[in-house]
Amino acid sequence: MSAVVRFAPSPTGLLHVGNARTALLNWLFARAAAGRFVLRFDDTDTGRSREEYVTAIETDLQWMGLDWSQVFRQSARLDRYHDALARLQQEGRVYPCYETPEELDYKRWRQINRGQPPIYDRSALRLTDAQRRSFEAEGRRPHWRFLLTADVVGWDDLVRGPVQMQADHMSDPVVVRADGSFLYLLPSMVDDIDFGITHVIRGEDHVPNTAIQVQICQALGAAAPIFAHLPLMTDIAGKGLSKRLGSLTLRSLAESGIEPMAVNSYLANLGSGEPLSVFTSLDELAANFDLRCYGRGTPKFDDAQLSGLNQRLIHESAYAVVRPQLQAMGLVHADAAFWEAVRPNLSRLSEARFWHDVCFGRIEPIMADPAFLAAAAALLPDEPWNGETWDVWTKALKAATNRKGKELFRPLRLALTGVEHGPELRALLPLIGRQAAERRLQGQDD
Ligand SMILES: Nc1ncnc2c1ncn2[C@@H]1O[C@H](COP(=O)(O)OP(=O)(O)OP(=O)(O)O)[C@@H](O)[C@H]1O
Repeated sequence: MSAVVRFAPSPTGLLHVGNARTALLNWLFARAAAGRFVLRFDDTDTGRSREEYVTAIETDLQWMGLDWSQVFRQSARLDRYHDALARLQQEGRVYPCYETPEELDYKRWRQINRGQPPIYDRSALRLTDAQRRSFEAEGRRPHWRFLLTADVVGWDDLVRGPVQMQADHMSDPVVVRADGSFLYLLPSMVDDIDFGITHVIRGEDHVPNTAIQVQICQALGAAAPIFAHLPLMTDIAGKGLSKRLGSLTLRSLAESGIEPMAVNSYLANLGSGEPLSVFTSLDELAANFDLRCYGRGTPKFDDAQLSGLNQRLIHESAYAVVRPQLQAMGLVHADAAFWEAVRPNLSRLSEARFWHDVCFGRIEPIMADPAFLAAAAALLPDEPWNGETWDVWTKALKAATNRKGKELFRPLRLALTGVEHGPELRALLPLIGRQAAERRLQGQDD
């Protein structure tokens, strides 16, 4: 049996880094097991779900490099959920309830005041047919609860280890609202059964649902999948994330110029107990993936750590790896020599554009000391230039002007690049070329 997993976001906002981590770990699990990754949109909440977020979530997952063997929406599968509901109705595993929200609140309040746990008292099970008819005649529509059996529900969680929950300590959950709409529990389980999901890997916000879903699964005559509940990721201060509140979106990371493989390396590393390292492809990550490494501690998203990793990724990327991106940025002269010269100074790939202008375009030279720069221009060696040219030139300049150190190099850097800091001038000078260097030393480049 090969593994089939799913990632099931509601299209209610942009993916945040916590959602992205859950999606990534599902994908890696499937890839490592030569299995399949299914994408499901939990869009039955028509008030909150939006089409634009379906597209945005797909785009963001693709940006990470994740792909899926199937994609579907719950809104297209209502018939299947009604079939399952009818089966549970026939078998008496769901029952109609007529309490209003206020009546339920009052019951809970009374139980709490008496020191009792606020568990639904199942009074709807004791209604006579006449009482039900009279509620219906009043215009009340029933909501439906799933009848839990009093067993201990247990599962071997791939992250949490053995989990046991006492079902009689829980309220029978509402599976269908009075307006006929489905809550999360039943459709999700029907989908998992129909799509042959073998492993449900999701956030630990779903742990209480799992005990119920195991029983729903049994009631529908299917074997429960294997479960893994990952701790929920927070921001650095420990605050929770929510798609609806637009927290720490993947989109904002992409827009700030972070590389997808830096995000993937970081999210896969968090909570794994492994030292932070850079992976250049998802396949490389999958080859090292083991879900059992992930602990139960809260993973906290640290922007500074991610930025550091992004920088490492760029510094370690060979020219062949970044070449397509440099080309897509329109950096037509960005060859291997250019990449070798600039990469140690980049923290974002987008910064390569600036150095491309320095090497092959126009800049605004800063003329810190025009007389010295004129002397420097006069001593520029003849072409062809290579990695030695800088040393030959500055040695001659040092002898001619008696300058050394910062006094010698700073005005050259400011005139040749227009900025205080940057890659080694030894590597940049041959790329800039004699003509542009001379122009800049004379303050004429822009
Ligand atoms: N902070 C988080 N860290 C890790 N996984 C998360 C986090 N929040 C949600 N998830 C997981 O992401 C998947 C999609 O969940 P869902 O669409 O409900 O996200 P959400 O951020 O809770 O959204 P919303 O704010 O709209 O309720 C689920 O598997 C859920 O467990």
